[in-house]
Amino acid sequence: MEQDRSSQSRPPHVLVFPLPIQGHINSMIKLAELLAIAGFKLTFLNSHHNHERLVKFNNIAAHFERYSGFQFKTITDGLPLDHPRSGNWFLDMFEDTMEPKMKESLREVLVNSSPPVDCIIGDGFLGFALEVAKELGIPIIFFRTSSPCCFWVYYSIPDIIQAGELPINGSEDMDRLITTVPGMETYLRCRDLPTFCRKLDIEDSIIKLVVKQTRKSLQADALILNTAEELDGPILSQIRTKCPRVYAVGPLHAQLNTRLNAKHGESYDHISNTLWEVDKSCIFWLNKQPNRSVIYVSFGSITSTSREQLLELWYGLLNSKTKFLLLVRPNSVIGKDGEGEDVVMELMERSKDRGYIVNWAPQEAVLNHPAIGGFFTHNGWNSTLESVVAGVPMICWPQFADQHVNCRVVSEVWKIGLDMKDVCDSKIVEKMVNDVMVDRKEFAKSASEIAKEEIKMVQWRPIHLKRSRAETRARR
Ligand SMILES: O=c1ccn([C@@H]2O[C@H](COP(=O)(O)OP(=O)(O)O[C@H]3O[C@H](CO)[C@@H](O)[C@H](O)[C@H]3O)[C@@H](O)[C@H]2O)c(=O)[nH]1
Ligand SMILES: C[C@H]1CC[C@@H]2C(C(=O)O)=CO[C@@H](O)[C@@H]21
Repeated sequence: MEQDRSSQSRPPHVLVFPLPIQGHINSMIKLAELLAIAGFKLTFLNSHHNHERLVKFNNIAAHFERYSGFQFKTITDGLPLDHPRSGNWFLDMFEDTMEPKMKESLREVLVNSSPPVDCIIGDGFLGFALEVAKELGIPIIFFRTSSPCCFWVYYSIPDIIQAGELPINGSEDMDRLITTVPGMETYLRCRDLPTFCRKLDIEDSIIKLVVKQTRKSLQADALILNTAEELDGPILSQIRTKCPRVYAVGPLHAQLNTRLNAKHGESYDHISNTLWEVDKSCIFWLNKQPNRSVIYVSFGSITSTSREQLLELWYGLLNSKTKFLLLVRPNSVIGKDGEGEDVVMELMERSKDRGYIVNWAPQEAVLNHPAIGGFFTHNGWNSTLESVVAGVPMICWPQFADQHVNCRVVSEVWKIGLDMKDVCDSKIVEKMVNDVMVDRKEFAKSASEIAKEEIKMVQWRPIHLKRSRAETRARR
């Protein structure tokens, strides 16, 4: 049932549809804004739950009013409204509960769309969008928001299994090299594979799901990835051996900042597209700190820590010679009967002289603040790119999905960070923080070199939270 899609007299209508998770919404909404600036008509299809939060905490709808052809539409994510959507909820709920309802709702939106949708840009993890697009005769581009290196590892999992390189045989086996992922033969170890590959059961449903979605991504009319040729060229070439229509369109946050700064200059009030209320007070705290004296510690929008892990991290930070800005999301510390929240209150009180703790930070502005000298990160792909573009060296503490592979690339290929995977010990935290912040290990130079040289095609300028002109001049 094809609709009349003749778009001679109107701008093409693109529907952008992210997975209902912060890290995916982030880059997809940036892509949508870039397309709106380029004159496309845009529908951004979000879950009811996430759209409500974007509006409540960041007034997102008001920001997009400036683009006459931009509209938000919302559908269910398939979960009951009162579902907490925190912890490890996503992969367990996806196939049986979320996918069927989202698929039906997507179909309904497309059938009733006026003007008709000319092209779908779907999240590469939402493989069902391909079937809906085919049924309705609409071209579809998949956008995989995680890293190209991990995409390539996911793609290669059946070959790794076939070659007998999986399963992993216990902890002594973790440093064995995996030789069946083309282009990564010299540096990818068992330890660097996504954590679900650590299961002994290679028939595991999560492994199957991730491989299925990845292979499906290559059946779309094109695949786009949030990276630059200069950054990920060798891996992109490998992916193109399976599908030639693979495009590097990023780093999207840098592309968008370039265009917005060119248009609005420093008077531009940078929009936050996050699901939590941003605490800008940390910028005022950073303004009082010397250049490159603070380490920023944040593990993204999904990762939780146990009370014990948080304490190890905190003691390590406290014993290092460095000040810290620590992000602890609400309800992200796992502990019995409110123990998690109690420990955060206690740490806030005890950190006063050495650090600052917030629930949610304006991360891009933080990473570009002159007081920041390092980023202690979980290596979510957005955070990794934001750190690279800002020229900030990393301490990598990956938790799941693409983060382990990203950590390996950051530390071993780009050499702009230290790898702390599988460890959470205050002494090691202390040493790594001192290495990066006090002794300024050699790679700190590489981080800014990569930012300036490797991705030089991005005419990127740092974003600022609104400051008075005099204040901005004084800081130069
Ligand atoms: O206080 C904060 C903390 C984070 N962010 C932003 O939130 C995003 C977080 O994204 P990311 O670093 O990619 O981490 P996750 O939220 O964990 O993202 C999920 O989605 C990513 C993209 O697919 C994957 O790479 C990750 O592994 C996966 O966990 C970034 O843009 C940050 O700038 C803020 O604005 N303020
Ligand atoms: C919940 C995670 C499963 C895979 C998705 C992903 C990806 O590689 O596409 C990365 O991180 C996540 O948010 C998703």
